[in-house]
Amino acid sequence: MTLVAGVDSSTQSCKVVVRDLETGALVRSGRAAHPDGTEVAPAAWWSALQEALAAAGGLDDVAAISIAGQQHGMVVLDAEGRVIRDALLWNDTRSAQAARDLIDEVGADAYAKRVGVVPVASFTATKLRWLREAEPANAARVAAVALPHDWLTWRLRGYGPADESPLGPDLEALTTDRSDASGTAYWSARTGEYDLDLFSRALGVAGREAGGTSDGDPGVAAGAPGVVLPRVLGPGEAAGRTPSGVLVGPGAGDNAGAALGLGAAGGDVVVSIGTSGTVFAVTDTPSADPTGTVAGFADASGLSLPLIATLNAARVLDAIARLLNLDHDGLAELALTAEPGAGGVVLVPYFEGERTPNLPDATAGLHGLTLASTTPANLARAAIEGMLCGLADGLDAVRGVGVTEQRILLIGGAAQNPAVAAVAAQVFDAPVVIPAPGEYVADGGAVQAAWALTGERPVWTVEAAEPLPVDTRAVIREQYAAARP
Ligand SMILES: Nc1ncnc2c1ncn2[C@@H]1O[C@H](COP(=O)(O)OP(=O)(O)O)[C@@H](O)[C@H]1O
Ligand SMILES: O=C(CO)[C@@H](O)[C@H](O)COP(=O)(O)O
Repeated sequence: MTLVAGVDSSTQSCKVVVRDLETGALVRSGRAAHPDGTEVAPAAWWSALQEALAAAGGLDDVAAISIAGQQHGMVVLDAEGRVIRDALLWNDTRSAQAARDLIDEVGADAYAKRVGVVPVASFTATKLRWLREAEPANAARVAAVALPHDWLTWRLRGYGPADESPLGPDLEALTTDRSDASGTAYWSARTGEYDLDLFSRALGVAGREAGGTSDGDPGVAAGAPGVVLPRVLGPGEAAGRTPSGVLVGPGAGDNAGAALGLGAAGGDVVVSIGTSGTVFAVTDTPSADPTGTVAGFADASGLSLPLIATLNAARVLDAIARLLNLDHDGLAELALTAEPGAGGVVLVPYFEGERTPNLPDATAGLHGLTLASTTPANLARAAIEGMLCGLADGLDAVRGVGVTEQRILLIGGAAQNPAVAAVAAQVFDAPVVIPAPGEYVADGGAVQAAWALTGERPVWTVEAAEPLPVDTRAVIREQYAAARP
Protein backbone atom coordinates (compact mmCIF):
# COMPACT_ATOMS: atom_id res chain seq x y z
CA MET A 1 0.00 0.00 0.00
CA THR A 2 1.40 3.44 -0.94
CA LEU A 3 0.75 6.02 1.76
CA VAL A 4 0.50 9.82 1.50
CA ALA A 5 0.26 12.32 4.36
CA GLY A 6 -1.43 15.69 4.74
CA VAL A 7 -0.97 18.29 7.45
CA ASP A 8 -3.15 21.12 8.75
CA SER A 9 -0.99 23.48 10.78
CA SER A 10 -3.95 25.55 11.95
CA THR A 11 -4.36 28.29 14.52
CA GLN A 12 -5.09 26.05 17.49
CA SER A 13 -3.41 22.78 16.57
CA CYS A 14 -1.46 20.67 14.12
CA LYS A 15 -3.30 17.73 12.56
CA VAL A 16 -1.84 14.96 10.42
CA VAL A 17 -3.67 12.38 8.30
CA VAL A 18 -2.06 9.42 6.55
CA ARG A 19 -4.13 8.04 3.67
CA ASP A 20 -3.98 5.16 1.21
CA LEU A 21 -3.03 6.62 -2.17
CA GLU A 22 -5.31 4.28 -4.12
CA THR A 23 -8.55 4.50 -2.15
CA GLY A 24 -8.06 7.59 -0.01
CA ALA A 25 -8.91 5.53 3.08
CA LEU A 26 -7.69 7.03 6.37
CA VAL A 27 -4.92 4.81 7.73
CA ARG A 28 -3.55 6.82 10.66
CA SER A 29 -3.81 10.29 12.19
CA GLY A 30 -2.23 12.44 14.88
CA ARG A 31 -2.51 15.90 16.39
CA ALA A 32 -0.75 18.27 18.78
CA ALA A 33 -1.74 21.61 20.31
CA HIS A 34 -0.43 25.05 19.33
CA PRO A 35 0.09 27.82 21.87
CA ASP A 36 -2.65 30.42 22.42
CA GLY A 37 -2.22 33.99 21.28
CA THR A 38 -2.02 35.99 18.09
CA GLU A 39 1.79 36.16 18.19
CA VAL A 40 3.50 32.77 18.13
CA ALA A 41 7.08 31.48 17.84
CA PRO A 42 7.19 29.37 14.65
CA ALA A 43 9.37 26.89 16.56
CA ALA A 44 6.17 25.90 18.41
CA TRP A 45 4.57 24.90 15.08
CA TRP A 46 7.66 22.89 14.20
CA SER A 47 7.61 20.94 17.48
CA ALA A 48 3.82 20.42 17.20
CA LEU A 49 4.39 19.06 13.68
CA GLN A 50 6.98 16.57 15.01
CA GLU A 51 4.61 15.53 17.79
CA ALA A 52 1.61 15.14 15.45
CA LEU A 53 3.70 13.21 12.90
CA ALA A 54 4.93 10.86 15.63
CA ALA A 55 1.34 10.37 16.84
CA ALA A 56 0.40 9.52 13.25
CA GLY A 57 3.05 6.79 13.09
CA GLY A 58 5.85 8.81 11.47
CA LEU A 59 6.88 9.13 7.84
CA ASP A 60 9.09 6.01 7.39
CA ASP A 61 6.50 4.24 5.22
CA VAL A 62 5.01 7.42 3.66
CA ALA A 63 5.81 8.30 0.03
CA ALA A 64 4.71 11.96 -0.02
CA ILE A 65 3.49 14.70 2.31
CA SER A 66 2.10 18.22 1.90
CA ILE A 67 1.47 20.92 4.51
CA ALA A 68 -1.59 23.17 4.52
CA GLY A 69 -1.88 25.80 7.23
CA GLN A 70 -3.34 28.97 8.66
CA GLN A 71 -3.03 31.80 6.13
CA HIS A 72 -1.36 35.22 6.22
CA GLY A 73 0.94 34.83 9.29
CA MET A 74 4.15 36.88 8.96
CA VAL A 75 7.31 34.78 9.35
CA VAL A 76 10.38 36.97 8.88
CA LEU A 77 13.81 35.37 8.46
CA ASP A 78 17.30 36.85 8.64
CA ALA A 79 20.16 35.96 6.30
CA GLU A 80 21.08 33.01 8.57
CA GLY A 81 17.59 31.57 8.21
CA ARG A 82 16.63 32.46 11.78
CA VAL A 83 13.17 33.72 12.68
CA ILE A 84 13.63 37.41 13.58
CA ARG A 85 10.57 37.76 15.86
CA ASP A 86 7.46 35.80 16.74
CA ALA A 87 5.03 35.45 13.85
CA LEU A 88 2.03 37.78 13.81
CA LEU A 89 -0.99 35.63 12.99
CA TRP A 90 -3.99 36.30 10.72
CA ASN A 91 -6.09 37.25 13.77
CA ASP A 92 -3.64 39.82 15.16
CA THR A 93 -5.20 43.23 14.56
CA ARG A 94 -2.32 45.55 15.54
CA SER A 95 -1.68 46.29 11.86
CA ALA A 96 -5.15 47.82 11.29
CA GLN A 97 -3.70 51.33 10.90
CA ALA A 98 -1.01 50.00 8.56
CA ALA A 99 -3.82 48.54 6.42
CA ARG A 100 -5.54 51.93 6.28
CA ASP A 101 -2.23 53.63 5.38
CA LEU A 102 -1.58 51.21 2.51
CA ILE A 103 -5.09 51.78 1.15
CA ASP A 104 -4.61 55.56 1.41
CA GLU A 105 -1.40 55.31 -0.62
CA VAL A 106 -2.51 52.83 -3.29
CA GLY A 107 -6.30 53.10 -3.36
CA ALA A 108 -8.83 50.35 -2.67
CA ASP A 109 -9.81 50.00 -6.32
CA ALA A 110 -6.18 49.73 -7.39
CA TYR A 111 -5.49 47.09 -4.74
CA ALA A 112 -8.49 45.01 -5.84
CA LYS A 113 -7.43 45.27 -9.49
CA ARG A 114 -3.78 44.50 -8.83
CA VAL A 115 -3.96 41.68 -6.26
CA GLY A 116 -7.67 40.83 -5.84
CA VAL A 117 -7.78 42.01 -2.21
CA VAL A 118 -7.99 45.27 -0.28
CA PRO A 119 -5.76 45.21 2.82
CA VAL A 120 -7.19 44.39 6.23
CA ALA A 121 -5.14 43.70 9.35
CA SER A 122 -5.08 39.97 8.61
CA PHE A 123 -3.01 40.21 5.45
CA THR A 124 0.77 39.78 5.49
CA ALA A 125 1.51 43.09 3.74
CA THR A 126 -0.02 45.07 6.60
CA LYS A 127 2.04 43.16 9.15
CA LEU A 128 5.21 44.02 7.23
CA ARG A 129 4.21 47.69 7.19
CA TRP A 130 3.60 47.50 10.95
CA LEU A 131 7.05 45.90 11.44
CA ARG A 132 8.71 48.62 9.39
CA GLU A 133 7.17 51.33 11.56
CA ALA A 134 7.06 49.70 15.01
CA GLU A 135 10.27 47.65 14.91
CA PRO A 136 12.62 49.22 12.35
CA ALA A 137 15.65 47.32 13.66
CA ASN A 138 13.87 44.02 13.07
CA ALA A 139 12.61 45.20 9.67
CA ALA A 140 16.16 46.05 8.61
CA ARG A 141 17.27 42.45 9.25
CA VAL A 142 14.60 40.83 7.07
CA ALA A 143 16.17 38.69 4.34
CA ALA A 144 13.09 36.59 3.50
CA VAL A 145 9.36 36.65 4.26
CA ALA A 146 7.43 33.37 4.46
CA LEU A 147 3.97 32.21 5.48
CA PRO A 148 3.47 29.51 8.13
CA HIS A 149 3.11 26.67 5.63
CA ASP A 150 6.08 27.95 3.55
CA TRP A 151 8.35 27.95 6.59
CA LEU A 152 7.24 24.49 7.78
CA THR A 153 7.67 23.07 4.27
CA TRP A 154 11.20 24.55 4.11
CA ARG A 155 12.09 23.12 7.53
CA LEU A 156 10.65 19.71 6.64
CA ARG A 157 12.88 19.65 3.55
CA GLY A 158 15.90 20.08 5.81
CA TYR A 159 16.49 23.83 5.59
CA GLY A 160 16.84 26.21 8.51
CA PRO A 161 19.54 27.82 10.64
CA ALA A 162 22.89 26.01 10.21
CA ASP A 163 22.89 24.61 13.75
CA GLU A 164 19.32 23.26 13.49
CA SER A 165 19.08 21.77 10.01
CA PRO A 166 21.04 19.45 7.72
CA LEU A 167 20.87 21.70 4.62
CA GLY A 168 21.34 25.10 6.28
CA PRO A 169 19.75 28.48 5.61
CA ASP A 170 19.25 28.44 1.82
CA LEU A 171 16.57 31.12 1.47
CA GLU A 172 16.45 30.53 -2.29
CA ALA A 173 14.88 27.14 -1.56
CA LEU A 174 11.77 28.74 0.03
CA THR A 175 8.52 27.82 -1.72
CA THR A 176 4.85 28.66 -1.37
CA ASP A 177 1.76 27.92 -3.44
CA ARG A 178 -0.81 30.04 -5.28
CA SER A 179 -3.48 29.87 -2.58
CA ASP A 180 -1.32 31.07 0.29
CA ALA A 181 0.57 33.61 -1.86
CA SER A 182 -2.79 35.19 -2.72
CA GLY A 183 -3.33 36.04 0.97
CA THR A 184 -0.24 38.24 1.22
CA ALA A 185 -1.76 41.27 -0.61
CA TYR A 186 1.35 41.36 -2.81
CA TRP A 187 0.69 38.42 -5.16
CA SER A 188 -2.02 38.37 -7.81
CA ALA A 189 -4.22 35.37 -8.54
CA ARG A 190 -5.04 37.02 -11.87
CA THR A 191 -1.48 37.46 -13.17
CA GLY A 192 0.10 34.63 -11.18
CA GLU A 193 2.92 36.98 -10.15
CA TYR A 194 4.19 38.92 -7.20
CA ASP A 195 3.40 42.64 -7.28
CA LEU A 196 6.84 43.74 -6.09
CA ASP A 197 5.82 47.39 -5.93
CA LEU A 198 3.13 46.51 -3.38
CA PHE A 199 5.66 44.43 -1.44
CA SER A 200 8.15 47.26 -1.25
CA ARG A 201 5.43 49.73 -0.22
CA ALA A 202 4.79 47.40 2.72
CA LEU A 203 8.30 46.65 4.00
CA GLY A 204 10.09 49.62 2.43
CA VAL A 205 12.68 47.51 0.58
CA ALA A 206 12.70 45.64 -2.72
CA GLY A 207 11.63 42.02 -2.90
CA ARG A 208 12.25 39.27 -5.43
CA GLU A 209 10.97 35.76 -5.98
CA ALA A 210 13.35 32.98 -4.91
CA GLY A 211 15.13 31.49 -7.87
CA GLY A 212 15.77 27.90 -6.76
CA THR A 213 13.65 25.52 -8.78
CA SER A 214 13.98 22.44 -6.59
CA ASP A 215 16.30 20.86 -4.06
CA GLY A 216 19.82 20.78 -5.42
CA ASP A 217 19.26 23.47 -8.04
CA PRO A 218 21.60 26.41 -7.67
CA GLY A 219 18.89 29.08 -7.86
CA VAL A 220 19.72 32.75 -7.63
CA ALA A 221 23.20 33.40 -6.26
CA ALA A 222 23.15 33.96 -2.51
CA GLY A 223 23.51 37.63 -1.78
CA ALA A 224 21.52 38.87 -4.81
CA PRO A 225 19.77 42.08 -3.74
CA GLY A 226 16.21 42.12 -2.44
CA VAL A 227 14.20 40.34 0.24
CA VAL A 228 13.48 36.76 -0.84
CA LEU A 229 9.85 35.80 -1.41
CA PRO A 230 9.08 32.08 -1.72
CA ARG A 231 8.87 30.65 -5.24
CA VAL A 232 5.19 30.05 -6.08
CA LEU A 233 4.49 26.43 -6.99
CA GLY A 234 1.58 25.29 -9.11
CA PRO A 235 -0.90 22.58 -8.12
CA GLY A 236 0.71 19.16 -8.11
CA GLU A 237 4.21 20.65 -8.22
CA ALA A 238 6.64 19.23 -5.65
CA ALA A 239 8.56 21.55 -3.32
CA GLY A 240 11.31 18.95 -2.97
CA ARG A 241 12.04 16.05 -0.63
CA THR A 242 12.71 15.57 3.06
CA PRO A 243 16.29 14.59 3.93
CA SER A 244 15.07 10.98 4.17
CA GLY A 245 13.56 11.14 0.66
CA VAL A 246 9.81 11.70 1.23
CA LEU A 247 8.37 13.83 -1.60
CA VAL A 248 7.01 17.17 -0.33
CA GLY A 249 4.02 18.75 -2.10
CA PRO A 250 3.41 22.48 -2.52
CA GLY A 251 1.17 22.98 0.52
CA ALA A 252 -1.74 25.43 0.69
CA GLY A 253 -3.64 27.96 2.73
CA ASP A 254 -6.02 26.09 5.00
CA ASN A 255 -9.23 27.17 3.27
CA ALA A 256 -7.92 26.16 -0.15
CA GLY A 257 -6.75 22.92 1.47
CA ALA A 258 -10.27 22.25 2.74
CA ALA A 259 -11.75 22.92 -0.72
CA LEU A 260 -9.34 20.35 -2.15
CA GLY A 261 -9.98 17.83 0.62
CA LEU A 262 -13.74 18.15 0.15
CA GLY A 263 -13.52 18.09 -3.63
CA ALA A 264 -15.61 21.29 -3.61
CA ALA A 265 -16.95 22.08 -7.09
CA GLY A 266 -19.40 24.44 -8.82
CA GLY A 267 -22.55 24.87 -6.69
CA ASP A 268 -20.71 24.16 -3.42
CA VAL A 269 -20.13 26.90 -0.89
CA VAL A 270 -17.98 25.86 2.06
CA VAL A 271 -18.62 27.36 5.50
CA SER A 272 -15.85 26.55 7.96
CA ILE A 273 -16.27 27.13 11.70
CA GLY A 274 -12.85 26.84 13.30
CA THR A 275 -10.93 29.63 15.03
CA SER A 276 -11.89 31.68 12.00
CA GLY A 277 -15.27 31.51 10.36
CA THR A 278 -14.91 31.39 6.59
CA VAL A 279 -17.24 31.21 3.60
CA PHE A 280 -15.72 30.37 0.22
CA ALA A 281 -16.25 28.71 -3.15
CA VAL A 282 -14.10 27.42 -5.98
CA THR A 283 -14.69 29.52 -9.11
CA ASP A 284 -13.24 29.68 -12.62
CA THR A 285 -12.41 33.37 -12.59
CA PRO A 286 -10.66 35.53 -9.96
CA SER A 287 -12.79 38.07 -8.10
CA ALA A 288 -11.78 41.67 -7.32
CA ASP A 289 -14.12 43.24 -4.76
CA PRO A 290 -13.12 46.91 -4.28
CA THR A 291 -15.05 47.05 -0.98
CA GLY A 292 -12.55 44.50 0.35
CA THR A 293 -15.28 42.34 1.90
CA VAL A 294 -14.60 39.36 -0.36
CA ALA A 295 -10.96 38.40 -0.79
CA GLY A 296 -10.08 37.27 -4.31
CA PHE A 297 -7.82 34.38 -3.31
CA ALA A 298 -6.51 31.58 -5.52
CA ASP A 299 -7.46 27.98 -4.77
CA ALA A 300 -5.07 25.02 -4.71
CA SER A 301 -6.18 23.45 -8.01
CA GLY A 302 -5.40 26.30 -10.42
CA LEU A 303 -8.75 28.08 -9.99
CA SER A 304 -9.98 30.88 -7.71
CA LEU A 305 -11.33 31.03 -4.15
CA PRO A 306 -13.44 34.10 -3.31
CA LEU A 307 -13.61 34.12 0.50
CA ILE A 308 -14.84 36.05 3.50
CA ALA A 309 -13.41 35.44 6.95
CA THR A 310 -14.58 36.38 10.42
CA LEU A 311 -12.32 36.53 13.46
CA ASN A 312 -15.03 35.16 15.78
CA ALA A 313 -16.27 31.63 15.22
CA ALA A 314 -15.75 28.43 17.28
CA ARG A 315 -14.16 30.34 20.15
CA VAL A 316 -17.37 32.34 20.62
CA LEU A 317 -19.03 29.06 21.58
CA ASP A 318 -16.02 28.05 23.68
CA ALA A 319 -16.31 31.32 25.62
CA ILE A 320 -20.06 31.10 26.22
CA ALA A 321 -19.87 27.40 27.13
CA ARG A 322 -17.15 28.27 29.66
CA LEU A 323 -19.26 31.11 31.05
CA LEU A 324 -22.22 28.75 31.49
CA ASN A 325 -19.94 26.04 32.91
CA LEU A 326 -20.89 23.61 30.15
CA ASP A 327 -19.06 21.44 27.63
CA HIS A 328 -19.90 21.65 23.91
CA ASP A 329 -22.62 19.00 24.13
CA GLY A 330 -24.14 20.72 27.14
CA LEU A 331 -24.16 24.04 25.29
CA ALA A 332 -25.93 22.39 22.34
CA GLU A 333 -28.53 20.75 24.54
CA LEU A 334 -29.27 23.99 26.37
CA ALA A 335 -29.36 26.14 23.21
CA LEU A 336 -31.90 23.84 21.60
CA THR A 337 -34.29 24.36 24.49
CA ALA A 338 -34.61 28.06 23.49
CA GLU A 339 -36.82 29.30 20.66
CA PRO A 340 -35.39 30.59 17.35
CA GLY A 341 -34.51 34.23 18.00
CA ALA A 342 -33.47 33.42 21.60
CA GLY A 343 -36.35 35.46 23.04
CA GLY A 344 -34.94 38.60 21.39
CA VAL A 345 -31.43 38.20 22.82
CA VAL A 346 -28.74 38.97 20.22
CA LEU A 347 -25.01 38.37 20.70
CA VAL A 348 -22.92 40.41 18.27
CA PRO A 349 -19.79 38.32 18.72
CA TYR A 350 -16.89 40.67 17.98
CA PHE A 351 -14.82 39.39 20.91
CA GLU A 352 -11.55 39.64 18.98
CA GLY A 353 -12.38 42.75 16.97
CA GLU A 354 -13.76 41.82 13.54
CA ARG A 355 -12.62 41.50 9.97
CA THR A 356 -16.02 41.03 8.27
CA PRO A 357 -17.26 43.69 8.75
CA ASN A 358 -13.88 45.39 9.03
CA LEU A 359 -14.03 46.61 12.66
CA PRO A 360 -10.63 45.63 14.10
CA ASP A 361 -11.21 47.48 17.39
CA ALA A 362 -14.79 46.32 18.02
CA THR A 363 -15.84 44.31 21.04
CA ALA A 364 -18.77 41.93 21.50
CA GLY A 365 -22.19 43.13 22.63
CA LEU A 366 -25.34 41.57 24.07
CA HIS A 367 -28.59 43.18 22.97
CA GLY A 368 -32.29 42.71 23.67
CA LEU A 369 -31.95 41.69 27.29
CA THR A 370 -35.07 41.89 29.43
CA LEU A 371 -35.59 40.30 32.81
CA ALA A 372 -37.64 37.61 31.10
CA SER A 373 -35.24 36.93 28.22
CA THR A 374 -32.05 36.79 30.32
CA THR A 375 -31.78 33.02 30.63
CA PRO A 376 -28.85 30.63 30.14
CA ALA A 377 -30.74 28.94 27.28
CA ASN A 378 -31.27 32.21 25.39
CA LEU A 379 -27.62 33.15 25.88
CA ALA A 380 -26.47 29.76 24.58
CA ARG A 381 -28.69 30.07 21.50
CA ALA A 382 -27.79 33.72 20.94
CA ALA A 383 -24.09 32.76 20.80
CA ILE A 384 -24.74 30.23 18.06
CA GLU A 385 -27.15 32.50 16.18
CA GLY A 386 -24.82 35.54 16.33
CA MET A 387 -21.80 33.56 15.15
CA LEU A 388 -23.80 32.06 12.24
CA CYS A 389 -25.43 35.39 11.29
CA GLY A 390 -21.95 36.85 10.73
CA LEU A 391 -21.28 33.99 8.33
CA ALA A 392 -24.68 34.39 6.64
CA ASP A 393 -23.80 38.05 5.98
CA GLY A 394 -20.55 36.73 4.52
CA LEU A 395 -22.45 34.31 2.30
CA ASP A 396 -24.46 37.24 0.93
CA ALA A 397 -21.19 39.02 0.12
CA VAL A 398 -19.78 35.94 -1.63
CA ARG A 399 -22.99 35.74 -3.65
CA GLY A 400 -22.38 39.39 -4.53
CA VAL A 401 -19.25 38.45 -6.52
CA GLY A 402 -21.26 36.01 -8.63
CA VAL A 403 -21.18 32.76 -6.64
CA THR A 404 -24.39 30.74 -6.66
CA GLU A 405 -24.74 27.79 -4.37
CA GLN A 406 -26.79 24.63 -4.48
CA ARG A 407 -25.58 23.52 -1.09
CA ILE A 408 -23.48 24.62 1.85
CA LEU A 409 -20.80 22.26 3.13
CA LEU A 410 -20.36 22.93 6.86
CA ILE A 411 -16.95 21.97 8.26
CA GLY A 412 -14.50 22.90 11.05
CA GLY A 413 -14.39 21.99 14.74
CA ALA A 414 -17.81 23.47 15.59
CA ALA A 415 -19.66 21.97 12.61
CA GLN A 416 -20.19 18.69 14.47
CA ASN A 417 -22.13 20.47 17.21
CA PRO A 418 -25.81 19.45 16.85
CA ALA A 419 -27.11 22.90 17.79
CA VAL A 420 -24.80 24.58 15.28
CA ALA A 421 -26.14 22.27 12.57
CA ALA A 422 -29.77 22.84 13.54
CA VAL A 423 -29.42 26.63 13.76
CA ALA A 424 -27.44 26.70 10.48
CA ALA A 425 -30.51 25.25 8.74
CA GLN A 426 -32.55 28.14 10.23
CA VAL A 427 -30.06 30.88 9.33
CA PHE A 428 -28.81 29.90 5.85
CA ASP A 429 -31.39 29.88 3.08
CA ALA A 430 -29.76 26.93 1.29
CA PRO A 431 -29.48 23.21 2.08
CA VAL A 432 -26.73 22.52 4.61
CA VAL A 433 -24.66 19.35 4.22
CA ILE A 434 -22.41 18.18 7.03
CA PRO A 435 -19.59 15.99 5.74
CA ALA A 436 -18.47 13.09 7.94
CA PRO A 437 -16.30 14.25 10.86
CA GLY A 438 -12.80 14.73 9.55
CA GLU A 439 -9.81 16.98 9.03
CA TYR A 440 -10.58 18.33 5.58
CA VAL A 441 -7.67 20.78 5.48
CA ALA A 442 -5.19 18.00 6.25
CA ASP A 443 -7.03 15.85 3.69
CA GLY A 444 -6.38 18.58 1.13
CA GLY A 445 -2.70 18.26 2.02
CA ALA A 446 -2.93 14.51 1.40
CA VAL A 447 -4.58 15.19 -1.99
CA GLN A 448 -1.67 17.49 -2.85
CA ALA A 449 0.84 14.85 -1.75
CA ALA A 450 -0.84 12.26 -3.99
CA TRP A 451 -1.01 14.75 -6.87
CA ALA A 452 2.69 15.60 -6.58
CA LEU A 453 3.55 11.89 -6.40
CA THR A 454 1.51 10.63 -9.36
CA GLY A 455 1.08 13.78 -11.48
CA GLU A 456 -2.72 13.43 -11.22
CA ARG A 457 -5.25 14.80 -8.77
CA PRO A 458 -6.71 11.79 -6.97
CA VAL A 459 -10.46 11.25 -6.84
CA TRP A 460 -11.38 10.13 -3.33
CA THR A 461 -14.90 9.86 -1.95
CA VAL A 462 -16.09 12.18 0.83
CA GLU A 463 -18.90 10.80 3.01
CA ALA A 464 -21.66 13.20 4.02
CA ALA A 465 -25.00 13.06 5.79
CA GLU A 466 -28.21 13.90 3.92
CA PRO A 467 -28.72 17.68 3.45
CA LEU A 468 -30.61 19.35 6.30
CA PRO A 469 -33.90 20.71 4.96
CA VAL A 470 -33.99 24.51 4.74
CA ASP A 471 -35.85 25.74 7.83
CA THR A 472 -35.32 29.51 7.57
CA ARG A 473 -36.44 31.53 10.60
CA ALA A 474 -36.30 35.12 9.40
CA VAL A 475 -36.38 36.55 12.91
CA ILE A 476 -32.83 35.42 13.60
CA ARG A 477 -31.17 37.47 10.86
CA GLU A 478 -33.61 40.38 11.16
CA GLN A 479 -32.87 41.00 14.81
CA TYR A 480 -29.14 40.47 14.24
CA ALA A 481 -29.15 43.02 11.40
CA ALA A 482 -30.86 45.51 13.71
CA ALA A 483 -28.33 44.97 16.51
CA ARG A 484 -24.99 44.88 14.68
CA PRO A 485 -23.11 48.08 13.89
N1 LIG B 1 -18.65 19.94 19.37
C1 LIG B 1 -18.16 21.17 19.29
N2 LIG B 1 -18.97 22.25 19.44
C2 LIG B 1 -18.50 23.51 19.36
N3 LIG B 1 -17.20 23.79 19.16
C3 LIG B 1 -16.33 22.77 19.01
C4 LIG B 1 -16.76 21.42 19.07
N4 LIG B 1 -15.67 20.63 18.88
C5 LIG B 1 -14.63 21.45 18.73
N5 LIG B 1 -15.00 22.74 18.81
C6 LIG B 1 -14.14 23.95 18.73
O1 LIG B 1 -13.61 24.03 17.42
C7 LIG B 1 -12.34 24.72 17.46
C8 LIG B 1 -11.33 23.90 16.71
O2 LIG B 1 -11.75 23.75 15.39
P1 LIG B 1 -10.71 23.66 14.21
O3 LIG B 1 -11.49 23.64 12.94
O4 LIG B 1 -9.78 22.53 14.48
O5 LIG B 1 -9.97 25.05 14.40
P2 LIG B 1 -8.61 25.59 13.77
O6 LIG B 1 -8.47 24.88 12.44
O7 LIG B 1 -8.83 27.05 13.63
O8 LIG B 1 -7.49 25.31 14.72
C9 LIG B 1 -12.01 24.89 18.93
O9 LIG B 1 -12.29 26.22 19.32
C10 LIG B 1 -12.93 23.89 19.62
O10 LIG B 1 -13.22 24.22 20.96
O1 LIG C 1 -7.46 34.35 7.79
C1 LIG C 1 -8.01 33.34 7.36
C2 LIG C 1 -8.46 33.23 5.97
O2 LIG C 1 -8.30 34.42 5.24
C3 LIG C 1 -8.22 32.19 8.31
O3 LIG C 1 -9.10 31.27 7.77
C4 LIG C 1 -6.89 31.55 8.66
O4 LIG C 1 -6.43 30.86 7.53
C5 LIG C 1 -6.99 30.69 9.91
O5 LIG C 1 -7.73 29.55 9.76
P1 LIG C 1 -8.18 28.53 10.92
O6 LIG C 1 -7.00 28.21 11.74
O7 LIG C 1 -9.28 29.20 11.65
O8 LIG C 1 -8.69 27.34 10.18
